[in-house]
Amino acid sequence: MPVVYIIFYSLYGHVYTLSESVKQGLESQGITVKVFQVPETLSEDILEKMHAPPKRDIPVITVEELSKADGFLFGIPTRFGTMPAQIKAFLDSTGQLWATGALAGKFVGTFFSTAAQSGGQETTAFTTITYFAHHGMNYVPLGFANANMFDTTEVIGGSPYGSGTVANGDGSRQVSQKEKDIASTQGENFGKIIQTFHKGSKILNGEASEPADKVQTIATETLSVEPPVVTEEKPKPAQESSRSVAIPADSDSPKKSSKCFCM
Ligand SMILES: Cc1cc2nc3c(=O)[nH]c(=O)nc-3n(C[C@H](O)[C@H](O)[C@H](O)COP(=O)(O)O)c2cc1C
Repeated sequence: MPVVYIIFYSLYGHVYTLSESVKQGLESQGITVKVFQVPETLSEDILEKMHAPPKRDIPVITVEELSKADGFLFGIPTRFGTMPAQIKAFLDSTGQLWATGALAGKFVGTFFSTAAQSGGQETTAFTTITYFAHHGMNYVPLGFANANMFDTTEVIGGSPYGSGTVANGDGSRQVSQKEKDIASTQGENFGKIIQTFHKGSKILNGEASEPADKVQTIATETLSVEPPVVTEEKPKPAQESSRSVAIPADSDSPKKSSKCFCM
């Protein structure tokens, strides 16, 4: 069974709640999931001043543990648009693994929590990607794999870099069902990729005989991707502009059925 570690930091519990949905998605694909928190770097004094509740009874990750997993999903609460010092300190301690290439080729993804909708979930992702690139890991983005990501009727965390929640400045907002669904899709898709790689490796190593074309089908055809729901509208007449391009309504272009600006 492939093994994925969920590794998180969560001072007030939002990232932890999201991790449960990520875990559910992974397990739906037959992945063995182990959940860890990163070591705390703040003193008890400071934690008290921040009104932090007691830590959950979840094992603390060690660097040595990392080489045993097939993939990792990091749960990250944003600090000033970047990852918090606790996650950074842990990643900084992986130098020995980098030197030996121990994490090269492993899969990794990220999910987030911010206080505000525009609080920096995407910039936080960028602060982690350099670590993963230096280790030679395969960063797996979420993309727009869940239709809730196109819903603008309510606050919904997450981005193509990973699922997310919006906690509010006072932490009062809880993870919504739509955010949980997105997180579960992220776990599911990550699990499918890990399973495909795992099965493919076994075939290449002569440990399994499943036909390669079946493995490829799992990779290319079964990822959950829910396109946005778009209504059929008559195209507005093109404005007179040197930059506008009129696309005939009966064009054979494969894009003609989509009214989404991004498709
Ligand atoms: C020092 C500090 C910096 C923060 N910086 C940001 C920020 O840049 N953007 C934002 O939206 N929220 C920011 N927050 C809010 C946290 O992201 C929020 O408390 C966290 O996502 C809640 O997740 P948790 O319940 O898992 O701890 C900050 C919080 C602290 C304590």
